[in-house]
Amino acid sequence: MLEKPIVVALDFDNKFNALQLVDKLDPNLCRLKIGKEMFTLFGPQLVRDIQNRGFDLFLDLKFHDIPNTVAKAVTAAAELGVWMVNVHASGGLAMMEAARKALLPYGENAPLLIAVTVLTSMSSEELQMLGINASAEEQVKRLAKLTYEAGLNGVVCSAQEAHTLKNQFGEDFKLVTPGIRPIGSDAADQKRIMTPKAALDAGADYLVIGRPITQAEDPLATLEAIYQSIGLRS
Ligand SMILES: O=C(O)c1cc(=O)[nH]c(=O)n1[C@@H]1O[C@H](COP(=O)(O)O)[C@@H](O)[C@H]1O
Repeated sequence: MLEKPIVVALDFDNKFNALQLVDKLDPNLCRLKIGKEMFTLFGPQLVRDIQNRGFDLFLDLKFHDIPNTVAKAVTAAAELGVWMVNVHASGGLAMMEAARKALLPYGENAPLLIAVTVLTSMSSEELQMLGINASAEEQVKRLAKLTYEAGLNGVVCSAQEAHTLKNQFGEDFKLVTPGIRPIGSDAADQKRIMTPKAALDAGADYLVIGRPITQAEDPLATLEAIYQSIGLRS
């Protein structure tokens, strides 16, 4: 198990509140993620504000466009010095290869490049409405294989698919799993969920956890309780 597997998802519409929460957390205990809402509102300065506080940042903008545009977008992310960036695997092999190649000049300093498979809010029924007759698990496997062939560092998937993907693609192919819910917390809009311990046991490498931590009365205590539940802190 990685030493610092938890990535806290910051989904706020207010920068002051977000940074107030960040200041309660500890960069030795977790990494942070910002996504479309916060990046659209506050831009690259927020990335710098978070990085200046010592946190590794996952820039979750889920790029999905023609290969040239996505290559330039991941280059911009690398220039910001983020730790992880993602694209949609459904953008296709050529798009993912272009993104990977764009990061080659950054060598060891390149962000981890990850592809989203099937969103954890999607069920098999919802896939059918899109004309995809495979189950969510089958579709995740198909997109993960494409991602592996494109040479990316791993995928975003639900923890329910982690066991199969870890067996198929091995230790180096990182599995980033949102839809994590500690026992007793509200699933909200997530459909394919798992507890932190079950997710890590299934082979997840990074657990993306948002509201169960960010909406908690004491976010640091909640984070510490999660570490206790997974046996990484006493
Ligand atoms: O790429 C992601 O991070 C992501 C992919 C996915 O399939 N499902 C998913 O929930 N996410 C993100 O993970 C976070 C989950 O937040 P909570 O549901 O509050 O724990 C959100 O910021 C989502 O945008």
